[in-house]
Amino acid sequence: EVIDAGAISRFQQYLQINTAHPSPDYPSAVRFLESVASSIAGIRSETLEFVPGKPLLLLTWPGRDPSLTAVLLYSHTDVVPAEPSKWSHHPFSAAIGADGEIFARGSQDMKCISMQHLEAARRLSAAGFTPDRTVYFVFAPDEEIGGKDGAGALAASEKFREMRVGVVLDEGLASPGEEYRVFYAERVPRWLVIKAQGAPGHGAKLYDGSAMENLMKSVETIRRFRAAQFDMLKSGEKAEGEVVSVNFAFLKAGTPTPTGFVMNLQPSEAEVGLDIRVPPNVDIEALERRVAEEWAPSSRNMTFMFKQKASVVDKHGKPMLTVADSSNPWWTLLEEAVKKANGKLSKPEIFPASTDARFFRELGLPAFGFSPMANTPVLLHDHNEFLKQDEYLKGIEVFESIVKTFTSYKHQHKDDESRAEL
Ligand code: MET
Ligand SMILES: [Zn+2]
Ligand SMILES: [Zn+2]
Repeated sequence: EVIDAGAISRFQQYLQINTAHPSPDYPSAVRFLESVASSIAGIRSETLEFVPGKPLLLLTWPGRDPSLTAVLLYSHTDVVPAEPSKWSHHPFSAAIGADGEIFARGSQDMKCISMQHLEAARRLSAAGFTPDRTVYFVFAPDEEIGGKDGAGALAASEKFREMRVGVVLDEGLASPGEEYRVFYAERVPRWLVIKAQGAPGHGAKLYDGSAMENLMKSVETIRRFRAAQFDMLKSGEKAEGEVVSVNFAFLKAGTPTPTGFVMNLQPSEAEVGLDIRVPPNVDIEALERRVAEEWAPSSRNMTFMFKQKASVVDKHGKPMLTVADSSNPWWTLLEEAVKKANGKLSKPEIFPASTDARFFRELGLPAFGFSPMANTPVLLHDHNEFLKQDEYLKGIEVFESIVKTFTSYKHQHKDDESRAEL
């Protein structure tokens, strides 16, 4: 089998750019992607900076028929931090392992997709292909810290309205099996900080109403809720995207000293941070009432604040679900394109975490989460994140097929009409 060494090496180069939070090297990432794009005939490039220091690269591959809506191939450029000492290879080395694994932070989430988009365009363009529909490639910052300054700003812009996007492809997840996973919706993120206050006191004294005691009561209640949700997942009754996940992100309390904490003083304040993800069909207002009444009751001297509170419904007030059956032509086209590339899609799912696709679904646009990584363990945000070379290369072929199939679709349909009046 002939390996496209150029494609592998470009992927490695991109992975070697450290775009991890809290200080992602966006300038280098954009410069690199731009230079790759500049070698692809027919593609125009521009950098948009909705927020200073957070550049978004927009590539345009103009279609023959400007009356047709455009296809948006979307990816984010930032990655989550990694702890080098806990990796077998340095997370920004993109070292190749014995079985052809490319080890790097971002190899699955989601620098692979960014480069596969570009490589697919490179191959199609070199073969003389010109799309009928315009194809946009967006490489956006900020996804891992909320997306407001990246996809959020783009989706809210006049520029985006002018782009007349008709369908969006964003990230999915790796799949350990043969079939590619695909996502038509996602859980809504609710990041919650609960704060307890209480009387301070001597560490030897037993009394009611300390901040710690108030907080730990909540922690117990939250843990019971978490366990009940987790049980439905463990029993197989529900899928990961169908239960509410609640995880403890941090606990903060105590009176610090240079060597640790004061041990014989009960603190007057204590906090817990929670990462909560809510399926689109769950009554989120009921959950918010539960927070106010049971998890952070003011009667127990507690307050709470949502640090991330994404929208639950789209601009028409409808739940943010993209139709994933034959009534949505984009779904049919996606199935067809993947099949043509000798791949198979598994049953469409609700994405268990969150992606920037929500900013586009919020506008009422159809958006699918799809990362062509079969036979691959799910390692996003984990140690030793990797993608094998052959899976990466197969993914390029899948995107070639998608670009051809999507852009050759000539009909305007309901989505396009509703898009036009935005
Ligand atoms: N993609 C990241 C996550 O799902 C950040 C989303 S912003 C709520 O955790
Ligand atoms: Zn991602
Ligand atoms: Zn991520």
